[in-house]
Amino acid sequence: MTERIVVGAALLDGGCLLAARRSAPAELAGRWELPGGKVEPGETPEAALVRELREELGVAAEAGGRVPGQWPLRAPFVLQVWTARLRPGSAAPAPLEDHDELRWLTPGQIWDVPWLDQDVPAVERVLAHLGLEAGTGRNGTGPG
Ligand SMILES: Nc1nc2c([nH]c(=O)n2[C@H]2C[C@H](O)[C@@H](COP(=O)(O)OP(=O)(O)OP(=O)(O)O)O2)c(=O)[nH]1
Repeated sequence: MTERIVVGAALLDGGCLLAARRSAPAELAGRWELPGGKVEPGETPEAALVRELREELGVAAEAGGRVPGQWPLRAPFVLQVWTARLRPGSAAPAPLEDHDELRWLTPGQIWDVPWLDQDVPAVERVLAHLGLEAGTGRNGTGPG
C-alpha cells in the first residue's frame, strides 16, 4: 500500500509549542496533537501544512524545516513534522475545525496534556530538534 503523509506542525511562538485537542473522531477525541492533516495528491507537505493551518486554525503560517523522522499512524498514514511559525499580522489560532481547545505550551508544560499515543515520539523528537528536551523529561526527573 502506498504510504500517505499526514503533516503535523510544530507551530512555535515565543518559545511555546501549540497543541490542539481533537474533537473528532470519537476514538481520538480529547487527546492532543500537532495541528495539520493529510497531504493531498500533487501537494507538497509544506503547502499542505500552510493550508491545514489556515483551515483548522484560521492562521497565516509558514513552514520552517522538517523535524527528522516519521511515525506510523493507522495505515497507510505516516506522520511527518515541520516546524512552523505565524506570519506577521496573522490572526491568533482558533479551534475552527477538528479541535475544541488549543494551548501554547512552554517546554516545561509539554507533557501536561495527554497527547495521542502515536504523537508522543514525534513530540519528543520536536523537543530534541529544538534543543528543548533538557529538564523537561516526561518521567519528572528534570527541574521543570
Ligand atoms: N493532524 C494530525 N493528525 C494526526 C496526528 N496524529 C494522528 O494520529 N493523526 C491522525 C488523525 C487523523 O486520522 C489523521 C489526519 O487527518 P485529519 O483529519 O487531521 O486531516 P484532514 O483534515 O486532511 O482530513 P480529512 O477531513 O480530509 O479526512 O491523522 C497529528 O499529530 N496531527
